[in-house]
Amino acid sequence: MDARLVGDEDAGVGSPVVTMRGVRKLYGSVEALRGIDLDVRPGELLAMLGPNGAGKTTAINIMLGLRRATEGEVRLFGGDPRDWRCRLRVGATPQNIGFPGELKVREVLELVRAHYPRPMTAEEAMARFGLEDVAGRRTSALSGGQRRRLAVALAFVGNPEVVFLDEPTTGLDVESRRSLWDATREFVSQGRTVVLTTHYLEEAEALATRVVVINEGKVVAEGRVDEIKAIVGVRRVRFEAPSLPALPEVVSVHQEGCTYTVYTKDSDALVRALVTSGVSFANLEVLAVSLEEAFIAITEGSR
Ligand SMILES: Nc1ncnc2c1ncn2[C@@H]1O[C@H](COP(=O)(O)OP(=O)(O)OP(=O)(O)O)[C@@H](O)[C@H]1O
Repeated sequence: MDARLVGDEDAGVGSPVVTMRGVRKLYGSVEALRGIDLDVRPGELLAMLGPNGAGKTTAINIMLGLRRATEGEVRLFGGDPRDWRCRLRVGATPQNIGFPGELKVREVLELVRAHYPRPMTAEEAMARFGLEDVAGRRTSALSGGQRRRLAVALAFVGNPEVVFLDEPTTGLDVESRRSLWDATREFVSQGRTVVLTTHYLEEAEALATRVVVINEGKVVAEGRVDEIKAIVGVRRVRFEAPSLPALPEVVSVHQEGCTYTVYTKDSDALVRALVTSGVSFANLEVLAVSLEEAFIAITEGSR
């Protein structure tokens, strides 16, 4: 099945956690969101995938009531996202991770958990996110990775119904990323909901039950991860050759002298065809590409 272009016809079982209809956001003359229609359904792990500047953070901030839409309708649990009763059902990573520097890690967690009706203990949050060793450390003395882990722990410590994570694993080492993924999966396995933004298809693949792809302020595709991979899962194949033979699954091609760079959605098929073409090629390289590079290749290819 192909990923659908989004109209979001089936809202799934239960009332949506978030509903966005025709949401536009202007920052002065910059149109960050150009008419977003989106439902977040209860119990799903929705990944918002998109390149730099696509509008992911803006969309999340509007869902959270931290920013106002210029136009359109936004509902969180059927109400106004700025209503404090909605906010008590939500956890989120703080935006710019500016913690009060004089407070210790445990104190920040205690402060945030105190707002929620059924929070986890600060100890439990620290154990889950690998913060026990720095429990008594002032936040101003944390490393970048520790600050990010604290930010994510703060999203979960209130034991809310839905958690919003804005690029939660950027800058984390492999082990921290894994433990964050585990905690997120466990949370969703209890029937709760997560919305996360990411640049990494790999992260969406590890976690998401559904993906929406945002580009230039619009939802350009939505579906399961395998469906989305078929759209944006591009690889780069580079080689030197006297000429370019006919190759399958080509998204776009660049030539510099006798070096060809070919973007493809199926590098295995492409390399097999290259080998059997009889063209004498050299210095073959196959590389995964960033989402940004994939979007550029796809956009060029469609021209
Ligand atoms: N406060 C602001 N004032 C002016 N323009 C802004 C502001 N915040 C975001 N923008 C612009 O709005 C667009 C969308 O930005 P946004 O941060 O939502 O994208 P993003 O998908 O989260 O990007 P990234 O992955 O790089 O974080 C970008 O062009 C950005 O420069």
